[in-house]
Amino acid sequence: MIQIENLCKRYGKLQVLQQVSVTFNTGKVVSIIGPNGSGKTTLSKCILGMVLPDTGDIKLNGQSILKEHAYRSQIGYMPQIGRYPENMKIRQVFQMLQDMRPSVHPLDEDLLEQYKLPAMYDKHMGALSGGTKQKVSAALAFMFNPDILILDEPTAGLDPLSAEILKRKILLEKSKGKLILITSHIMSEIEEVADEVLCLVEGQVRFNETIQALKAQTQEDRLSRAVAKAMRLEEVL
Ligand SMILES: Nc1ncnc2c1ncn2[C@@H]1O[C@H](COP(=O)(O)OP(=O)(O)OP(=O)(O)O)[C@@H](O)[C@H]1O
Repeated sequence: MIQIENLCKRYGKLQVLQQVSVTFNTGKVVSIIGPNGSGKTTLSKCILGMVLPDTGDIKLNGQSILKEHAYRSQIGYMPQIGRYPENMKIRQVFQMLQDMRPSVHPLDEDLLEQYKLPAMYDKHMGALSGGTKQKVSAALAFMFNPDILILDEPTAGLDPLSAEILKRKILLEKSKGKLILITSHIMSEIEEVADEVLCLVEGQVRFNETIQALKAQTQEDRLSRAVAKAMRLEEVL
């Protein structure tokens, strides 16, 4: 379980997160949505310890993670754009990360195999297409069997079959009791995999609901319309 309490972050004059308080429970897929620049990635990076909040707290299973490092091994992260040393081969990237985490056995090589990455092991990262780089990022995020996954626009750039493989993997890991946070703009995809939607607007929580509750409250069957209504945009539809 992750508890976020009154989280605030500013970059210069820009208040990116404002008093964000939210709880994420295990065994759930939560989609973090909101307009571009609303603070979704910043919130994810605060949980990952990549960005230090100005005030507020983040607790993982009751323990504050601020100024902690060890907890990071419990989180798998798939960034929006994976950056890897261009001259390293796929094989070397996987080997390097496995060498850094020798205690994890067995490794989860499910996505590695489904994406047929071993057949491309000798390709250099700098020579990969955007989608193949995404597959490497996805395989790495799940590989060390983390309890929590943070996936930033995970299917952007993936072909439909590869996106389907990833969605099935997300649901499989959820069924094992993992907590999965997904940043996405694709409502149909969110509807397929998520249980709950957290909506940020200008760094503040606009709503945080189960998909079912959101649809019931807005009296809309489609998530895209329910979200638009909940964001008070229904007049422009
Ligand atoms: N390191 C940084 N320094 C200065 N400003 C930053 C930094 N990182 C993010 N920002 C700003 O903070 C705001 C929120 O950015 P963030 O990446 O969290 O948004 P987002 O909701 O993930 O957006 P998107 O949907 O476009 O991915 C943006 O205005 C962005 O320009």
